[in-house]
Amino acid sequence: MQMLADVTTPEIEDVEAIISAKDVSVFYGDKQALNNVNLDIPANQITSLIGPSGCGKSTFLRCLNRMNDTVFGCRVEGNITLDGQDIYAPEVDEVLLRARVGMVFQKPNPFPKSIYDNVAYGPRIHGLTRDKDELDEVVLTSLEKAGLLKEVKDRLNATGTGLSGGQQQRLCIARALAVQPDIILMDEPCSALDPIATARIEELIEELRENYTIIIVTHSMQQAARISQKTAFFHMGEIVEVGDTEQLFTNPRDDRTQGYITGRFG
Ligand SMILES: Nc1ncnc2c1ncn2[C@@H]1O[C@H](COP(=O)(O)OP(=O)(O)OP(=O)(O)O)[C@@H](O)[C@H]1O
Repeated sequence: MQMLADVTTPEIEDVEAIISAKDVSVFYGDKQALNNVNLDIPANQITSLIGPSGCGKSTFLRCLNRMNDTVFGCRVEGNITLDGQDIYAPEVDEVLLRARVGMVFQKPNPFPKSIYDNVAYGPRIHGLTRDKDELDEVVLTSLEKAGLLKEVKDRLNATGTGLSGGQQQRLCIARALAVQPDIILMDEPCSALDPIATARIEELIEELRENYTIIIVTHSMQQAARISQKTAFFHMGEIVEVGDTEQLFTNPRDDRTQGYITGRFG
């Protein structure tokens, strides 16, 4: 009977996992940052990763597109599959993996190039388009999907770094979308934005859910509660509790989750 108490809600169970992490441990040199983390990421849902500073949320996120490979001294153990394929298998091309599993960072980081070139960058290096017309189409469609086209269509040659913070973040989302990802990882994408820009990004994330799987690290419990269907609570390198977002926030099973969401620590 104990096992029945631990199963996730039907809404989540019904959805197929696009990413599955099993017994993932991560070390920075001698220091262990994650300890045997298990998590299934449902397709076309928004999954939030929450928890106190330093608990390993970003470390886990970076495992999902092998960004930790670029961190000196970082070692990842365990197994992570994307559509059943081991993403750490030797034959996997990390550049292609990172196109399929795109990433948006805390601080908007457009290239010091034009708005057009920022979005065209990925399709160009991956050779995704045959000619200028096709590239134009991808750039415009990506800007549209990122909710930015209306604001920038008359100044595509202006520099991306000249946009407001919220617009820059939407430009970074357009840049990720341009290489046709299935999954978008977002590491505190609103933490550098004001409340209005934050609300626009949240709306956008909810719209994107229709076509993409989104995993978001956030310090804002309100944000996790507003936009995500599934939430995982990390604490000291482990997942303490994971489940349906509403259940986790209204009726957490673990005292540590309760303590965190009621502001007793963190
Ligand atoms: N490049 C690194 N080298 C060494 N230790 C690191 C590195 N990156 C992270 N760590 C350590 O790993 C642990 C987990 O860090 P991580 O950034 O994943 O946590 P987090 O939950 O995302 O924190 P925050 O919410 O503050 O961003 C922390 O103790 C951190 O100091």
